[in-house]
Amino acid sequence: MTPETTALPVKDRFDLPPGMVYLDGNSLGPLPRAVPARLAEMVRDEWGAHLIKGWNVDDWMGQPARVGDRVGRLIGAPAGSVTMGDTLSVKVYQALSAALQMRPDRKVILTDSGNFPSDIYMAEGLIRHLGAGHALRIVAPEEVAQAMTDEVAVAMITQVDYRSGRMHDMGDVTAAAQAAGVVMLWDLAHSAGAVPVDLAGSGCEFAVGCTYKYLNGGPGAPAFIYVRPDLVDTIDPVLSGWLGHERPFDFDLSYTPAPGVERMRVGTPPVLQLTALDAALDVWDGVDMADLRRRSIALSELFIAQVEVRCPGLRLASPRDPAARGTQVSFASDNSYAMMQALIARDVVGDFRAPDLMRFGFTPLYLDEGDIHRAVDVLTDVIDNRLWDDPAYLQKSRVT
Ligand SMILES: Cc1ncc(COP(=O)(O)O)c(C=O)c1O
Ligand SMILES: Nc1c(O)cccc1C(=O)CC(N)C(=O)O
Repeated sequence: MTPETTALPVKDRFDLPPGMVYLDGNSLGPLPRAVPARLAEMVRDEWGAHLIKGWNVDDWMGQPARVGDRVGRLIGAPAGSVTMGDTLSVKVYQALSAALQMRPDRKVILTDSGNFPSDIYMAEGLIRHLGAGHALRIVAPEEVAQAMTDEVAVAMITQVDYRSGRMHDMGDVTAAAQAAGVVMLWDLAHSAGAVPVDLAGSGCEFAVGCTYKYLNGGPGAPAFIYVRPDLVDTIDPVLSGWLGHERPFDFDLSYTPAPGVERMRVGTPPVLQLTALDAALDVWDGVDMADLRRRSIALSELFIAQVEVRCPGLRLASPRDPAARGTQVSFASDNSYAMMQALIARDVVGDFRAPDLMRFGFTPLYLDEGDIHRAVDVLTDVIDNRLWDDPAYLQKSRVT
């Protein structure tokens, strides 16, 4: 691929601050240009004008399914198998509890040490709550496939490691789970919209993910959950909220789950956030995921090559083989936190993850080769001129 072809022709679908190189779409995606007008219109013409009637005339109740289908197309899920709502941590809890119900004789939840802490905390909380002798087993990422034994009820694996970008092979790991009778739950927080995903092809039982990163739904955007269609009607949801009921407006005094993935809904949908996400998903029109992947590899390879030549004190903390990582790259150093603050102050925005990582996300929806050169120029300046040592750049916030 020639350098000029690394950018996808959709950069102008985003409203990025002029002069900023945004390498943090792996934490919070930037604002798609269509979102403010669509949100303003919804607030004025739906909420403002229709008030309570909006649930019917604007079909707000149908949003989780409609938007779920749009997300589903980006992760290889068939129509009707994905619904939206709540936070990713809540969706992890729902999927995990459903998976444990499917294997009542097995007591182990398997995960790996690259998982995001919230997934692990949710598993610990569920285990405590069940009080039924379950245990969490945390293995190294390379050991996941061999750890699928007949004690394991469910493997809860985040496909792309939030720190290193290391990526599991979804097909291989799911096949290992299935061979051992283990239920497979994928967390796609760092995969959806970042790399091609084929949920249906993998045969996994569950997948969950968030939409504020690569799907650009905005801060607090709702999570998604996928359940394999052939088993969804056997699930007895633990979070049995009224909007997962078969007939919520009958107001029955006992719960009957809705057919299909609708039963994984809990309460009132976040209509404003779903409206923003729906508009944000328009940026994917005409984008081919295989093309996106080729371009993101070209950008990250260019970044790594340049940083290794110009900033030799930094250590690559991501897999060198692009096929083994998602679309983010991390470099480690003793001064990563201060370096990242100096980079951000110079409008090259990535983030810091403890203990020593600078994390850079590469999404060709709005990044091109020029952005990579600018980011490396600024990083080189920060290091060569010890700008990271300037107290003016240090901020109190630890989010980035
Ligand atoms: C892999 C992974 N799982 C879970 C979460 C938690 O998501 P939420 O804050 O939406 O519950 C995150 C990020 O915040 C994440 O990266
Ligand atoms: N979800 C986040 C939030 O609500 C505030 C700040 C940061 C985040 C994150 O994305 C954390 C995270 N999933 C990570 O990859 O580090």
